[in-house]
Amino acid sequence: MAPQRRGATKAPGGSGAVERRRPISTKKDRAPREAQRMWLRTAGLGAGLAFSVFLLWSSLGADDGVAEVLAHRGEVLAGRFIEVPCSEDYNSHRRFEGCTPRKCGRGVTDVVITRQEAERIRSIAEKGLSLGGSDGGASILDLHSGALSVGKHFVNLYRYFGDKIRTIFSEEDFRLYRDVRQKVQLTIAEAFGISPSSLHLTKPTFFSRINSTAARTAHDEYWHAHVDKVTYGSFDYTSLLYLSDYLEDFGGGRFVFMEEGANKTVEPRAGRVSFFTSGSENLHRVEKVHWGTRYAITIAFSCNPDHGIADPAFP
Ligand SMILES: O=C(O)CCC(=O)C(=O)O
Ligand SMILES: [Fe+2]
Repeated sequence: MAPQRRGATKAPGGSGAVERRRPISTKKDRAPREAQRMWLRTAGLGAGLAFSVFLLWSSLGADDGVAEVLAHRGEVLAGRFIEVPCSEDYNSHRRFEGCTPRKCGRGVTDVVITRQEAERIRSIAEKGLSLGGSDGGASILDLHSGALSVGKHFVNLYRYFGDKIRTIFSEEDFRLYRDVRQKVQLTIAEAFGISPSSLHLTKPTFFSRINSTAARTAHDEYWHAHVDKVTYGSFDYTSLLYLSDYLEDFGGGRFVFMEEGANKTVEPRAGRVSFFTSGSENLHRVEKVHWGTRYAITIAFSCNPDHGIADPAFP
């Protein structure tokens, strides 16, 4: 089509064929061709726009390989539990009958911790993390050990501030942590049919604050797929309490259970508790945060009393 058009317009006058073609370019008959060109231009623009929107969408919220949402940010779940077959990871550790997972799975609940409690616990994270913060996008505050991200390193908050730490945190803050930990412990025990007293809070237990600043050290690279039992050793049951809302406070940052062909996401929501057995049956990752700030707290339990720690407290 294009060569023909070129031939018709470039051909000099003289031959009958050309003479006969010439009138095709008259004003009257040019109209449909103009319309066609306009249509093509519009379609091209439309396609370009759609592609740009797709690029923006994929950079702001979506991620690769996500198939199903286990918990939407907007829903209030009274409790959703999905059982998955246990991996063999637990066999290479000492077993504690009545606690070491025989039933594995993952659950989400929005009714164990209120949004008001989440707000109060988030303010503990905010004041603690305001004293430091990583140069990269991911900062942690561990109230048990006192570890706080500062620049490219960690400092011990309790050693650094000494007695002044009492002007930063209050007894009430630690009481709140303990209440939340207790409620989460009961929830996990009930979901997996084990005694709450067989579970021992284990380390690390930490607040995380994630934003879209580029990573500066390996500690900032929170988005890698991992197995908590491998990463943290002592974990048998992991829980995450979310302290901010997906798509309101931040974009990206969804939690993803990785499964062949059908990843499952948990969209963070303030007060939402997500919990799961810590073995490779629950391989997971966190999507990169693209905007805003995401707060969460990791609270995990071990079946091994030797790995148990006391609730965080003033030193
Ligand atoms: O913050 C999250 O959603 C998950 C964090 C996590 O995977 C971890 O602390 O091991
Ligand atoms: Fe994890």
